[in-house]
Amino acid sequence: MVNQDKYSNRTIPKISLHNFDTRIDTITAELVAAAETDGFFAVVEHGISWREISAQFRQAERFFALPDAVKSTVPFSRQNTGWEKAAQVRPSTGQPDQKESYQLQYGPAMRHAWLPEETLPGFREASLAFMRKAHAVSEKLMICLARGLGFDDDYFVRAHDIADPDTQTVLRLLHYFALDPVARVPDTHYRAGAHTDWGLLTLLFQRPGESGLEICPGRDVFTEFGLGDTWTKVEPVEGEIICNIGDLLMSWSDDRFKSAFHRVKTPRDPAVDYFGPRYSMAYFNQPVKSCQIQGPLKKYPVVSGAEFIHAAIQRNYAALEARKATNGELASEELGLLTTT
Ligand SMILES: O=C(O)CCC(=O)C(=O)O
Ligand SMILES: [Fe+2]
Repeated sequence: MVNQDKYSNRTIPKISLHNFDTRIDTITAELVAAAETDGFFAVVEHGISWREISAQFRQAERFFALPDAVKSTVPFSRQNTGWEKAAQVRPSTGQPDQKESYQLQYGPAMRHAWLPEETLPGFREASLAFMRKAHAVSEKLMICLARGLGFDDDYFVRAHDIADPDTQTVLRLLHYFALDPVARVPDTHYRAGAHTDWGLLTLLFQRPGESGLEICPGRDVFTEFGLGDTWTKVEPVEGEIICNIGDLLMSWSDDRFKSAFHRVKTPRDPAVDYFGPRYSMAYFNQPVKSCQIQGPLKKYPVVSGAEFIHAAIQRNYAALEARKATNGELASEELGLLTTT
């Protein structure tokens, strides 16, 4: 399976948010076209400077450089916040991703998930400020996506209100461990196995050179988890935000906008792959628990934000249970591990 991947050089649409108010119709048309086809696009001239993005990457590095004993005081929880290490089993691989991640939210879900200020001075304030900047970009995209579907401009913005105490939106800091280019990497090693995201829209921040992200757009996917299909490498470019449609927007648009499979490939070929540590940051726009979700054509029954996220968790657990039943490889404790975004 590992060495049978097919590749194609698909071009990722690049959308500028420059002069947003005057160019909103053009931007909407570009976004809708990208959402209806690949479900992936790059956003440029979005208003967050490279300096600001780099500064938040440095905050992530500060956090991950702490001893595990300190990070484990803010463990991942069912609030979808906190730190995990090599603990997220993807249904597509049945293996834990070889990474660590720390999930941050705005509201009460973070009650036990922030480290004390003295442990990491300035981290909380800087991270929240960065999250608000990512949210401002998200809101512009949400206005266009709502327009494209014939909803009121503020329809998705209201459903993703970060001032609501029941906000579920997440900034996930990620760190994939460096690998030795000389040693053989086991076939069971995955940086991030193929998956789609659950939420409305994900904004992904990457650093140039730290490659590995690959996409497999939904309309090309014929197998359940995108395995064996055609992948496209997404090379990180300074300042570009890579956005992908999540499952929530796919159902909320009656399947018009496509949620795309993606993964972070494990480096295997020293001639072309990047074996160093990879840091990335994913901003997952998730609905407030109380909002009501249904597309304009009412293809699917109404569900609340809370029900939607709960169902997504259950689906992943069911896939893991099925894998365990067929090959018996997963220890029962693993089923209690993460099946997050
Ligand atoms: O690290 C990346 O580039 C991708 C992360 C991702 O897809 C996820 O955490 O959902
Ligand atoms: Fe993802």
